[in-house]
Amino acid sequence: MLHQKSNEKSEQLRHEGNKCYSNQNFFEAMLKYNESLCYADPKSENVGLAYANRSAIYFEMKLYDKCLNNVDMARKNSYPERNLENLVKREQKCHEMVKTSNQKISNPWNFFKLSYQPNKKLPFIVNCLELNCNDKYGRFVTTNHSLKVGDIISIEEPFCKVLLSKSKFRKIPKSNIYQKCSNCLRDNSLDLIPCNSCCLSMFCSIECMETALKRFHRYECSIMAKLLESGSVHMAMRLFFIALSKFDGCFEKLEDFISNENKMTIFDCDLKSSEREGNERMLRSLMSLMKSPKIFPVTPLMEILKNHHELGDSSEKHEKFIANFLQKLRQISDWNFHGITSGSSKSVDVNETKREGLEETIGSGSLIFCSLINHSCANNVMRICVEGKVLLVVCRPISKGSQLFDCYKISFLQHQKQERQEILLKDFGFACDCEACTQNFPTPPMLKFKDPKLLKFAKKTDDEMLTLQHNQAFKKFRDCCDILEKNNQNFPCLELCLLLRCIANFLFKQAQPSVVFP
Ligand SMILES: C[S@@+](CC[C@H](N)C(=O)[O-])C[C@H]1O[C@@H](n2cnc3c(N)ncnc32)[C@H](O)[C@@H]1O
Repeated sequence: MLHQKSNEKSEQLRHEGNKCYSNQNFFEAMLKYNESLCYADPKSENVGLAYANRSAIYFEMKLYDKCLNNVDMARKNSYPERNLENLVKREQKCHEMVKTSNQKISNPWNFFKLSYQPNKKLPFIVNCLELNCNDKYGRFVTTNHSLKVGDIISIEEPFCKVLLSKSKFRKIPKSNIYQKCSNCLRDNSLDLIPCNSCCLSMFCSIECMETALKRFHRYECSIMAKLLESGSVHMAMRLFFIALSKFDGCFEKLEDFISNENKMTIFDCDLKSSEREGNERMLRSLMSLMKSPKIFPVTPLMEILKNHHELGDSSEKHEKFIANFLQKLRQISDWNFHGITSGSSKSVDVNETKREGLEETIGSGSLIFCSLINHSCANNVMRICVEGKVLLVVCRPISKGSQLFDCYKISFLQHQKQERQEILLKDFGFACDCEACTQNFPTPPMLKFKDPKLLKFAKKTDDEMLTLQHNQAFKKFRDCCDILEKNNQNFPCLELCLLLRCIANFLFKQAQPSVVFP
């Protein structure tokens, strides 16, 4: 079988890794060792050997804590006595180096924090945000005090995240499986542990592995290859498995729960209440998100379930309910899943200073809070991803009582009005009448500047933002935020739109993986 544990394949991958290591190509070597770990029989010496080889890379990169951790993992996982001498030497050298080295992996959460007091029940959003509803927008989110450019107003952990198996990074056409945690999507400097049963999932910690097993991996493990091939279908299947595991695999209980149409939103949840109750309310809030009217074929999903070794029989018995439920989940995914992006853990061309070349979509996630925010082609909040979480940052001043507007990827900065209107109507079912559409904002080639001095500053900052040292970049970021705040009456003009890009680039840079491999 193609994706089964195989010591032969594990050895072959380790040898390939060794070749990359000799060429100092540490990134490729790490991926090969990780893949080798995934294919190794969990009790074999191949596991210990792969950890030991990873420790050599961390040693070269002066990441001594990680090196020691991998030496320890090698020892605990059948590392052969015959090679122990080398490992012990490395361990000793490492202990000596730790004393003198002050290399620390930087923590992005030192920078990314909520700008105001958190909501008592939903500690991941600030307490000034409120939910409202009207005929035109359906539900929408407003603020009860004014918000400034640069404010961080939510740090949302998606209810469910799915890793895209193929990396779409144009420079590194590699699988994501061996470089990201299948549960939280962090890269953890490639220090990942393999699933004990399948060869297609790795985790950044025992906790993530246990969470994944409890929530979805117990059902996904044996069908991982099919799920990874299935693309967007995987998102609906993941939600299905999460829902089923909440009822310990009991289809009758899940059916009962779903048939009770009790609509609620994330604002009805208390994330500090008991875990079970919180989870069920979260699931209800997810089920109450708007659904796209599209009808999706669910036969391929049903086929996957019918052939499932544990769920096959029950799936046939509950066929009608499951087909309806999966249809609903696909419709919810269609409108409410958001892309999760990341910078690369491999160093890229030093001449690459444009963000488009540095960022990729690594997965998608369901955001129960962000999904309540409506669209504007001239949005006042922007989404950025930090280690698999999604943050909302204010990018234009928002006055007390006003609505938050996200951009569903169709901004006046990239698309002409007619094109935006067509896409929004087709994909999201509404005729957009945002300020950019009603006032016919010009798109960039037609954008004029208002203040030549500010334009000069904006152009210079735009050129250098991705390459500046942190302190200088942070100062420029604050300047950009202040200028956007004070000159909003001139929006849109060329200099302010350039400054918007500068703040997005600064935030993106702060969210980059802290360790990059050569
Ligand atoms: C992700 S949901 C946003 C929250 C939604 N209003 C709700 O009640 O759940 C997307 C849907 O909201 C509505 N929507 C979003 N932006 C809108 C806008 N600018 N004008 C009118 N409706 C909008 C559309 O029905 C769209 O399909």
